[in-house]
Amino acid sequence: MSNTGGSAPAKLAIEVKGLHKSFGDNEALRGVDLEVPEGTTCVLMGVSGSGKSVLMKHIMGLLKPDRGSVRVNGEEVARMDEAALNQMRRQQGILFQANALFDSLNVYDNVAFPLRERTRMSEGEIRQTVDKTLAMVGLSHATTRFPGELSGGMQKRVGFARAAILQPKILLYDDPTAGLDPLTTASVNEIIFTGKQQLGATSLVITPDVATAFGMADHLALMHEGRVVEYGPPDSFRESQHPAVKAFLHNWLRRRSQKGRAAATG
Ligand SMILES: Nc1ncnc2c1ncn2[C@@H]1O[C@H](COP(=O)(O)OP(=O)(O)OP(=O)(O)O)[C@@H](O)[C@H]1O
Repeated sequence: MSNTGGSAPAKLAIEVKGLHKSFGDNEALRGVDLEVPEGTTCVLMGVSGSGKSVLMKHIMGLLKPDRGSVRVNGEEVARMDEAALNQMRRQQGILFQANALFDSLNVYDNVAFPLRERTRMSEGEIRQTVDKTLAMVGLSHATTRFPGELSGGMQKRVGFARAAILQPKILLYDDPTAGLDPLTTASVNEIIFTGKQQLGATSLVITPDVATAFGMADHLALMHEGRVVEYGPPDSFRESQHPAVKAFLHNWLRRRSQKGRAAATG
């Protein structure tokens, strides 16, 4: 993106510089640099063990860097005290593989939970907010159902509604489509798009699903051996000459065509 037209540079929601983290003698992160401008969707890819989740945990303030810095909305995460960390986490909506819904609460109460825990809203205000959020994810009809009575895709949507109810500025997704069938995967992708369109949130998404990644990302990042080795919009990422990117895309295409052949013969 050129900045010669005099427009102000985009504000960064997430800024990671020279981030290092080891566990014993396992160097999980070896100097990660990553910038995610406000309101954009960045998809992190990379083979298993390349450091994607460890990076995300630093952005959530769950791990402390050995070296380097992680800033969220301009604030250095490692310098935050407990109160500041809580404040930051309030502004982050988190959707992981497991939906972590409360099985004993119905859809309405699951989604209302963060409002009851973290705000002083009246029950009337809570109802209005929950109704609006459930409408956003197409679940107005399911308020009295319990998680066990919902399909995988519906559970994901409830999980998203709960993550989105406090109107987070940043949405973090760690492999939200793991183990899901193609239809449910498509509904998760819609959810991520909704987060961007309706909340204007910045999203950081880890997914092994390359087709999904290309469809939703403003920027793609490839992690390789503890570093971000390529970062850019889908078109330039696709043309990357970095050997790790070429190998990653090549492997994905090969797996996809193997799957296609297996489906055709099976
Ligand atoms: N709490 C921990 N203690 C020790 N080692 C860890 C811990 N968390 C992660 N690691 C190690 O750090 C490296 C990076 O792990 P990470 O979970 O970030 O990989 P990943 O790219 O997210 O992989 P996957 O796609 O399989 O989830 C791995 O070698 C992992 O074993």
